[in-house]
Amino acid sequence: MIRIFLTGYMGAGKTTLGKAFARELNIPFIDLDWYIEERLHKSIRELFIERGEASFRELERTMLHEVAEFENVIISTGGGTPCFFDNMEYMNEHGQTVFLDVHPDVLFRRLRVATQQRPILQGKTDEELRIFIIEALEKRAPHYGKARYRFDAGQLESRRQIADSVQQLRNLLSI
Ligand SMILES: Nc1ncnc2c1ncn2[C@@H]1O[C@H](COP(=O)(O)OP(=O)(O)O)[C@@H](O)[C@H]1O
Ligand SMILES: O=C(O)C1=C[C@@H](OP(=O)(O)O)[C@@H](O)[C@H](O)C1
Ligand SMILES: [Mg+2]
Repeated sequence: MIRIFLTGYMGAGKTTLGKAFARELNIPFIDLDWYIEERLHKSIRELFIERGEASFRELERTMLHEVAEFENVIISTGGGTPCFFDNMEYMNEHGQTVFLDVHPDVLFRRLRVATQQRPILQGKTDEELRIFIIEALEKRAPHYGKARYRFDAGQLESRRQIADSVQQLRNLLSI
């Protein structure tokens, strides 16, 4: 039975790689953010604004427990998922966990054009964003470091690179 959790910072490629990986293995793909949006009929952005972050994290944990029951799935988590409650331990108990490790410069390049749908990054100037990413990575590193596998997801900028990364991920996980 395959149950893989992809973790890592915003822009690390959890959604992109997870979707391609699931397609390659011909099994369902679950993106935790999309799952929450469908269940609540609201965007992550709206949920953050309406409930505040603390309440969003409670909801995220509940939904994580739900998707962690599914069998034969690739699950992409949100960037913050491993960093709250015992979520990382929970994922390690329920499946294989992968930390998508990406250099802050690459994350900055990817995220500066994609801050709109990410409430935590909204309204930041380039310089603020660059510093924010570096500081957040330092804070979150101990959580991401608990993942069973580490994968370099620095090359996801073309279809070719995504396909190559999928094969490398297969090799790493021996599936
Ligand atoms: N289809 C694509 N082709 C090329 N690059 C992409 C594609 N999709 C995403 N990317 C790149 O990968 C980055 C990671 O996006 P995403 O998968 O949403 O990360 P995460 O889910 O970890 O936040 C994007 O910001 C973009 O730079
Ligand atoms: O890092 C975070 O705290 C968050 C990451 C987002 O997911 P992505 O990592 O897929 O962007 C989403 O869950 C929410 O905006 C909070
Ligand atoms: Mg995502």
